[in-house]
Amino acid sequence: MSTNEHSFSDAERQGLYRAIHERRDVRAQFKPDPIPLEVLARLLHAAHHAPSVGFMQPWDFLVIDSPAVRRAVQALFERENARAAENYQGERAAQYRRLKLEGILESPVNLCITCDRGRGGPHVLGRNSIVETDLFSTCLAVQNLWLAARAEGVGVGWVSILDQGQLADILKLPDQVYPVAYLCLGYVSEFQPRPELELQGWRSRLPLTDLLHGDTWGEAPAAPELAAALAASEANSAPS
Ligand SMILES: Cc1cc2c(cc1C)N(C[C@H](O)[C@H](O)[C@H](O)COP(=O)(O)O)c1[nH]c(=O)[nH]c(=O)c1N2
Repeated sequence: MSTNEHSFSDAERQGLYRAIHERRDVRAQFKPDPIPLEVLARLLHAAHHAPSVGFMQPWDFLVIDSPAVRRAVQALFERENARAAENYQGERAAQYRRLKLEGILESPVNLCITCDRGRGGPHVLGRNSIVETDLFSTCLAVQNLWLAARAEGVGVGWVSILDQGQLADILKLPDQVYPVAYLCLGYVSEFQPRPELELQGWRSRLPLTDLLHGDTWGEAPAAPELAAALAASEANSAPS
């Protein structure tokens, strides 16, 4: 493998790629054991060190303890999930209804990561043309936390089958604060080797080589060796 003086050590690089490949969305395997506060603090620091447009840092973190709030969010999920199920017919609908898509009550920690769309004032450097860059930045904070959690042996599940307006009301968010990610966190009985949706036959990972283009959409890359390198690394990478 090609490295330079700025590269991490072999073990560090392996650890990073392991977190990326073995991170899972968890909803069925939560254990009730509490997450020690110092671990939770490390996860929050990881999230807070995400990149953000204009260094806007638009995120806030709501650590949800109240059983009443959790129950309200779970009820919201049930309503929205029933609506979502109407998108499918026949066996696909039955398969959808069998999927476990949240762990709101079973997980020891519920965390909502929000985006304050007004943080940094009316003009934020780098956000002049693409207003949604604040939301993109917040998603990167979520991903940082998700990867750090995997390294800590903590599972994370993202629940998005929720009406955003009603969720904002339950959490009493100010008008300009958007609830980007409602997350369930906890130690797990196991991390699945592959995405749950793949294991359940819902959808498979697409071959990366099918997603590779050259200068313009559909054009082959200038270096055909890149496709071969991708195919080789795909074959060698961690499960899925
Ligand atoms: C923005 C967003 C929103 C959701 C998700 C992910 C993301 C990125 N995912 C998890 C999703 O299904 C999962 O990431 C993929 O199936 C791939 O699996 P792994 O994350 O690799 O385990 C997810 N899963 C679920 O069971 N209920 C949900 O509401 C959501 N919502």
